[in-house]
Amino acid sequence: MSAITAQAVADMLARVRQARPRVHCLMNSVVQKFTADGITVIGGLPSMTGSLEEVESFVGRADALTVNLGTLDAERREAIRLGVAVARAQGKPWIVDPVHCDYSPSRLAFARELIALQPTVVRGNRAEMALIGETPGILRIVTGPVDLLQLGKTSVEIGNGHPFMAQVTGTGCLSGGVIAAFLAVEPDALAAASAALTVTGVAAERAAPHARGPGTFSAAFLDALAAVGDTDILSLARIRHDHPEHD
Ligand SMILES: Nc1ncnc2c1ncn2[C@@H]1O[C@H](COP(=O)(O)OP(=O)(O)O)[C@@H](O)[C@H]1O
Ligand SMILES: Cc1ncsc1CCOP(=O)(O)O
Ligand SMILES: [Mg+2]
Repeated sequence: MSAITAQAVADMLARVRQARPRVHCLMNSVVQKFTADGITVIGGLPSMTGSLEEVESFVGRADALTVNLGTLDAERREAIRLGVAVARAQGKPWIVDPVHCDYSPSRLAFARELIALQPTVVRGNRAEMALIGETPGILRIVTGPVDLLQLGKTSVEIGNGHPFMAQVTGTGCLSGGVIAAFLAVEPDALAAASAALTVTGVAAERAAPHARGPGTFSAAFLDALAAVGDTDILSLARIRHDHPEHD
């Protein structure tokens, strides 16, 4: 990967807005609306069904798939297996968010079953990713105050974001949907995910001064994701490459 610059992030966002990628989300039941809104305002077209009769068709028509384990039951596991099989057969990018795998051994086992199928990306918070461990050949993302992205020996840190993000349920899940939208237009997964997290972090920084607390931040964040542009990205992006060959 060549260095991911602020200009490259802005250009990639423009490509997302122009291409309007379809992102199918096998999303938990808690943050379906917030995640769909996040994908929409960034320029993508979300779809959310988890119905066993429909998942194969929807993933077949999508440009990328996001798989989120936040609320799991037997039917949802089956829908995820079906959706992942289509994404793999058609070579579509897909991302796994192993939400709360640190709470439940059976969820952790399911996350590991999916990771063995080589998703493009695995993203979680620090507690979740500590249990997931290394993911050889798969882009590994640990979000938090600073987001760490690792693929092989290459790593990138994104310093953008705002503490309000940790006070709104679903910002991590939404970031998975936005990453999927960027994966749909950019085959370099590390560049795509770095750009997606820079855009969400910059939007959060633009939103925070307009918020009175987490509730108004949530709305201001969606407004800012819709409005974020080149000037914001070029002035606020904080992207660090940890390997000299990528500086
Ligand atoms: N203290 C913080 N400061 C800035 N950004 C944060 C902070 N905490 C979380 N974020 C951002 O919020 C989003 C969700 O991250 P995180 O809270 O780690 O995931 P999850 O919601 O899955 O627990 C990421 O985009 C991350 O960069
Ligand atoms: C609270 C909760 N419970 C099941 S899914 C979910 C949402 C998790 O969202 P995020 O990890 O993005 O904050
Ligand atoms: Mg999460």
